[in-house]
Amino acid sequence: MKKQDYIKWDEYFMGIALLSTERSKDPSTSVGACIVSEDNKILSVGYNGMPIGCSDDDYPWDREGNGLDTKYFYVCHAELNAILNYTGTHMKGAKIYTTLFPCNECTKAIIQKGITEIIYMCDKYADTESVIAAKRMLDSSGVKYRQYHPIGKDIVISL
Ligand SMILES: O=c1[nH]c(=O)n([C@H]2C[C@H](O)[C@@H](COP(=O)(O)O)O2)cc1CO
Ligand SMILES: [Zn+2]
Repeated sequence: MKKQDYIKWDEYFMGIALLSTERSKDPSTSVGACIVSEDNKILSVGYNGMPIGCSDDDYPWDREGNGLDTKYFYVCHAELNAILNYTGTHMKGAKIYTTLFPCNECTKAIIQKGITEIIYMCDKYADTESVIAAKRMLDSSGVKYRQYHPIGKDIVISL
């Protein structure tokens, strides 16, 4: 008889998004994303980080202060990185697993690439205009979104 305690697709891909957060240098919010084709092949992954050439040590990670001294102008979001990291030709009908609900800017990119479903874990910025705008665009364009509900399984990876 086959092994019974295998993880389902949702756990597998959200698990990869969660592992990707471990690469983030953001001290307050680490985000990970994993893009998957219609037939469950991984197309790309990403996490929030500074653009190539912009040193993690030279750029700010602060949330507050003068705009130019905060991370917000510089950091590239996990979902956008996952889209930009993709080297293939198309991602129509793909799904994106993300640990945080996408902002309005990432949402535009998600829609324009033809991604048709977002599976997110946390929606802690649901009340912000960015996420309200994101959901408005997703509803208009018919992109589905649903929350991932953890199954309570712990997987320890010894590195
Ligand atoms: O969808 C997202 N994806 C994403 O990667 N981020 C990143 C940008 C920042 O590095 C961090 C948010 O930081 P903070 O929670 O401290 O405001 O998460 C933020 C959002 C906002 O929804
Ligand atoms: Zn974003």
